[in-house]
Amino acid sequence: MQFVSTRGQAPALSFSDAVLAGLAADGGLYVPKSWPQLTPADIADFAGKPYAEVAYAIISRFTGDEIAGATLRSIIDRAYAEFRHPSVAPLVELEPNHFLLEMFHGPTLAFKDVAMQFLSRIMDHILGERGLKASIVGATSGDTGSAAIEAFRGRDTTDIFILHPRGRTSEVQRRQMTTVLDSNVHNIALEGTFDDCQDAVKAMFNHHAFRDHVRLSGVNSINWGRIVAQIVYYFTAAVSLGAPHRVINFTVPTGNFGDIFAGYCAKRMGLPIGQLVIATNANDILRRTLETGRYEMSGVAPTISPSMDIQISSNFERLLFEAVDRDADVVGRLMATLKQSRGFDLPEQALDAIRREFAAGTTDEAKTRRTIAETYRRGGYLLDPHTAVGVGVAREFAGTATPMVTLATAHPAKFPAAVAEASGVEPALPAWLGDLYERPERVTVLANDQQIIEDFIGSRTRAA
Ligand SMILES: Cc1ncc(COP(=O)(O)O)c(C=O)c1O
Ligand SMILES: N[C@@H](CCOP(=O)(O)O)C(=O)O
Repeated sequence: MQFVSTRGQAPALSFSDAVLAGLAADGGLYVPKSWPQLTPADIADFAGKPYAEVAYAIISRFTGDEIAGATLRSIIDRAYAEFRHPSVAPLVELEPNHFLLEMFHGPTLAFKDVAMQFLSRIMDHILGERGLKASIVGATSGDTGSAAIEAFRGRDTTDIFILHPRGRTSEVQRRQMTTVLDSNVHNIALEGTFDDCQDAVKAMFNHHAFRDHVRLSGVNSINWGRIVAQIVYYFTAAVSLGAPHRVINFTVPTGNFGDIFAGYCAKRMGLPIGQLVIATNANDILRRTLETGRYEMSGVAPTISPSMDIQISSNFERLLFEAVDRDADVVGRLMATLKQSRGFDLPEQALDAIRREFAAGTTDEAKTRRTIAETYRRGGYLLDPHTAVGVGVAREFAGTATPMVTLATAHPAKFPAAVAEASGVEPALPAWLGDLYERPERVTVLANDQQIIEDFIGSRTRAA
């Protein structure tokens, strides 16, 4: 299987090379050259199978014979053995025909663990085979960073550099990152927003001399290795609700568009998904885009769902590529316009194509708090604020004969202050994180200056 860049100017790569590259050399994102197809019989066969077995069946369609079957299976088995729930991502019925897909049973209590536990092991394997070391970079609004640090800590093949926006994560998220003291882990608190962190990471990838010198690789969902692992839970969830014999809808709390794009991939591979509903918080650029046809940046407001305080939704570029029938020149032009004028108009046919697959809604701050409070009052279920954004939107779309699954992307204990204020209940951290507030922290504060950031990474990496 080959992977092509959404901007068409970078060479097509194998799975392993695309995973190590992260971002394509032309600034685009890698997507598979064609979508592997599963028949209804293939999908039906997943019923009752362990998560790791389904993961192997899906992921191996992208790795082909590049990674030996037994090696891939062992990587996947080890990745999902880290989860505290035997189903990895269990379904819970919240109200009639509306289900939560709990994705927070991994080591750092957010859905990022599902992909990151796989990505760290597959990267370690690829680098080990080639006798290489790499510098891993990532931008985080809190969850990607903690999951990546936990997954890559102590690995000999990689040094990991995570940029978070100073003061804009929850305290639990920050401590989950800064209290990991392994020597290959480097936390950078950037004076800026998440978008500034993400811009800095993309600029490093586009600075080719630096990229090659430190052998840069990425762990954000720009990396295809993240998306491929996120496709799996759409299959497991849909199958346990009756797919392929039944259509299922999904609502996804959305920021960088990676999670919901994985749902789109599952649909392209043959899973009968009806609606894919984008749920945004007050930073609602994606809902506005679907409504107006114009992708327009307007500044980021801090919210109680900080991991979604984003306006440059990286993976929207992958969807755009599909929506313009894979015309990389059009994507390149639209992305250049975005950079120059902080917005672009979607071609009409692309907007129509997107509207056929996606719907969108927003849960603002007041409604997020109300959703947490009411859901707890009604049935005793404590939602984290990101999941509450999803549930708030899903309730506008649920209530048909088609089951609705809302992705529960984080555990409420990652956001105790916001959850306690809304519900009156302080969610407790699990035992293994019980002493998080007593652990010493290590973090470097850096100005939002590309040279300073690259100097810091260049001076600490073992890959140069
Ligand atoms: C808890 C949580 N929910 C939702 C999201 C949004 O997911 P995505 O960026 O894949 O759209 C994030 C961040 O990515 C998150 O950390
Ligand atoms: N919400 C994310 C932002 C980065 O998203 P990613 O999925 O592209 O890594 C976070 O928690 O850091």
